[in-house]
Amino acid sequence: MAEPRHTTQERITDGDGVAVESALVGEDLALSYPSVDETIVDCARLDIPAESVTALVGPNGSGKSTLLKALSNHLEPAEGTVTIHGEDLDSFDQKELARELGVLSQENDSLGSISVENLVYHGRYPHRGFFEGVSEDDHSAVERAIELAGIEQIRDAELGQLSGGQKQLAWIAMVLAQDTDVLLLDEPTTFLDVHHQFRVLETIRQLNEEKGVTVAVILHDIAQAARFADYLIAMCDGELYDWGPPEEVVTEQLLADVFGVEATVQHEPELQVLPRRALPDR
Ligand SMILES: Nc1ncnc2c1ncn2[C@@H]1O[C@H](COP(=O)(O)OP(=O)(O)OP(=O)(O)O)[C@@H](O)[C@H]1O
Repeated sequence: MAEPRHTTQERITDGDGVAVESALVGEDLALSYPSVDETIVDCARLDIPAESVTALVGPNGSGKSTLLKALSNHLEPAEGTVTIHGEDLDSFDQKELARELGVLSQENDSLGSISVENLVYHGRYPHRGFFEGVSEDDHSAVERAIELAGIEQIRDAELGQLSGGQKQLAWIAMVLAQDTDVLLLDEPTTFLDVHHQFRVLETIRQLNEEKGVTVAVILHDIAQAARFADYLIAMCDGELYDWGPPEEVVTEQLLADVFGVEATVQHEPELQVLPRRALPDR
């Protein structure tokens, strides 16, 4: 891997070089899976800036999903800690954490035959007591989530009978109904046509601007991520290669070193990445 721009302990700073407040912090993380002997992600310090949209980018297999799983407590770090608003993730029970963190993973649990509307209601479980029925708050959160995801027309459909993109929108609506201050989204635009990609990204931006929701989102399209996010974290070979505002992170060198493409980066009138060709494999 080429030389990163930062030392491993350096914080994310805004365009003026001021360290930003973090909603989630990972420290001294070593991440792996039970079936694997080696460390898959090695990270001395990771910051997800509060009330901002941060995109995790990097090539296939670079460790983005693994990192997101550790941030959402779906993967216990072999070493290190993750805190949310200063509190260790381990200090929350599952329901408490689900009131703080909404997670869209790539491995959505199969819930058998369930209607889209019922799936979205499922997102409300952290807000309900054991014997409580559906409240007015649950009802309005579900209606708003269905509207934001634009899935009114398929709300009565069975999840198993939907296309990949329709299913993705249903899962997104479920996470939105959870109504959390932090969202961790693993490739929310996968399977979506360009209209729905924009719609999902615009919804994320709207939640951030109107309600101050913190978002960490894995996006594959670096050009889209550069235009959309407030901050980028670029991963390569299980390590953080660079982090900061897109104007600082997205360089022709990053595109060559991390993504293996020759590209032009334009800064005026807005940040644009124009990939030209794949470079030979390293
Ligand atoms: N459940 C698992 N068990 C063992 N190894 C895994 C598991 N999940 C991922 N890995 C390995 O961890 C490494 C990082 O995978 P990860 O899914 O985090 O990458 P990624 O950057 O999200 O990739 P992509 O962009 O292709 O989704 C890969 O080498 C992968 O094979």
